[in-house]
Amino acid sequence: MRIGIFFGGPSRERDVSFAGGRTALANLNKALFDPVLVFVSGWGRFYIVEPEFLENTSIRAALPEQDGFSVYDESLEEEDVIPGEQVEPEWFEDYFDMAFLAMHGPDCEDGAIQGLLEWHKMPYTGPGILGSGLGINKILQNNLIALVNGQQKKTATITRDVWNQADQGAFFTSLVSHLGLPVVVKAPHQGSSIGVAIVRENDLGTFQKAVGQCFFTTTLSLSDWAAMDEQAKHEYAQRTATLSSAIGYPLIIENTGEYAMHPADLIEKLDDEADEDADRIFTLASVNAEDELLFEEFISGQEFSCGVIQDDDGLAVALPPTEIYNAEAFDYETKYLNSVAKKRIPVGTSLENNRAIQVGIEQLFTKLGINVYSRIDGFLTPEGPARGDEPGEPQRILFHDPNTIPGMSPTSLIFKQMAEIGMNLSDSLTYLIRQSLRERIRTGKDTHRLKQMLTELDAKLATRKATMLPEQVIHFGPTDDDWNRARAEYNAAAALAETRPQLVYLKSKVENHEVPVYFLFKDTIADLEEALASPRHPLLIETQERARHITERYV
Ligand SMILES: Nc1ncnc2c1ncn2[C@@H]1O[C@H](COP(=O)(O)OP(=O)(O)OP(=O)(O)O)[C@@H](O)[C@H]1O
Ligand SMILES: C[C@@H](N)C(=O)O
Repeated sequence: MRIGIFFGGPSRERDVSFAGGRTALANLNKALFDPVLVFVSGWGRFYIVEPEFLENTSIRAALPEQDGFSVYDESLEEEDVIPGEQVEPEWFEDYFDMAFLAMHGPDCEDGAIQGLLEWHKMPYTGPGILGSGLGINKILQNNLIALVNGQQKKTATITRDVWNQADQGAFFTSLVSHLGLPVVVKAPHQGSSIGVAIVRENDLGTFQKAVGQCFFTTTLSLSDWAAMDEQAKHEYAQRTATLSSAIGYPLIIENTGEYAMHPADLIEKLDDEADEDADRIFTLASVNAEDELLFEEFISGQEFSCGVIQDDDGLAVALPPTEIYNAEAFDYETKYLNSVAKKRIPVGTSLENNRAIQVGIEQLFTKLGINVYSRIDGFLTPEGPARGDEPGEPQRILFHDPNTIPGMSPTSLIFKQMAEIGMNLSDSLTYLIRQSLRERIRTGKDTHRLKQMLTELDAKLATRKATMLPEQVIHFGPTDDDWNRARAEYNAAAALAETRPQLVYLKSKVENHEVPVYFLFKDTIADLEEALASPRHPLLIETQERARHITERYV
């Protein structure tokens, strides 16, 4: 089956998606699937590109500069800047049989691309239109989660027009009295912590800045601008291009209604305006500025993230939840650019609490109409202190934010959790493709053809399972480098699907251990050794058992 791997896209999370494209390309089972790379540009155009394109460190690195600025394609004359063949959606079927969506955020994870693909009768991976539409909207999610499980979380919203006309000090005061401090400010349609700000102090200026940032607007005094030297202007205009932390281009200079398409354009326009009258404050806004913000009470507790998959009957099975700890804020930097945050599977709490998290996740996944897979995050609050003879406040599990296309770097939480039920990266991707076909059949569109595709894939999977491939033993010694090399070799062999790779840890001349799939994601040799020497957590054993009827098709 030819699989079009869609990566990039118009959203602010497009660089995260670039990593997902690499994962899919490297790890798709080559005995079952022929990958075709489809880069989706910022304008939403589709290009068939060669694997070399993914060797660039980022999307901007793959594109030419504009007047010495590093920019995305929206800032360039698009013709010929992307090294690939542009294709129209009606031609997709000439290039691939199914779309593997490794894109995140608005347009990519909200039902838009899903709808486009359904219109063109192209099956795709991940949840369908309904679940995607819900998964992108944090305001709606909060309301629907409360309807499903009765969870109580204090929230508020405000539109940009109301904010602009409001007495902002009075609004902040009433918000703090309703939600307490810190206040969590959220752009409702983003992911990867983009457009999330935590206001910890009772300080209006900090709050206003956070609100502006989450609407994807920024203000600039033209006299400050005029006082900058060339280098400072260059840095400002360049910084503005970073989609994960700034508003990006094209942007609107709201005072004049003009667009600035790229950094040099912004500098020129601001210079002209400052020359005319430097005594003005300008507001710059993203062309995709949020129109409404969400405010939430700050939840203190253990943060967790839990994947969920499903079987052929649509029954949800939650994977073992991961706890994220040691991070003051789980922001974009902490998610992708540093390794401050630590993770443990399962959550460092009782077996009962871990099970309750899983039950809650399965309930939400099912009742919210999500399908195929998802990752839902949340918090486990601590027990309150006892007051005299009265017991303290009981622990609460609060869910938020179903992610319908979870991050897909090779070390993403979803793949670690899939490994815990015995599926390596390659098997996990096969699950995703197969289960997506199963779910697309349920839309009642193009049913006969989709069923044929599923039958053919199932036959290949069955043949593969019945064929004993030669074992490929991959040895490694007690260093982190060796462990990483061996894992890369394992993943490559699993994707090639010509052998059955098996990792063997040579701890010493007299001691060696076969490494099961569920230890594949141990970060270091020390972590691996600890895992090998400890009994497996009962939650992991029981989850693996509960998922066996799903995994046995692949493993
Ligand atoms: N109500 C809250 N109380 C405390 N912290 C919060 C709250 N909401 C979000 N956070 C923190 O902010 C982070 C980002 O929030 P959120 O999960 O809503 O963002 P996201 O952009 O949807 O992330 P992703 O797409 O990566 O899942 C969370 O991981 C958590 O650490
Ligand atoms: C990619 C990011 N939105 C995630 O949820 O993992």
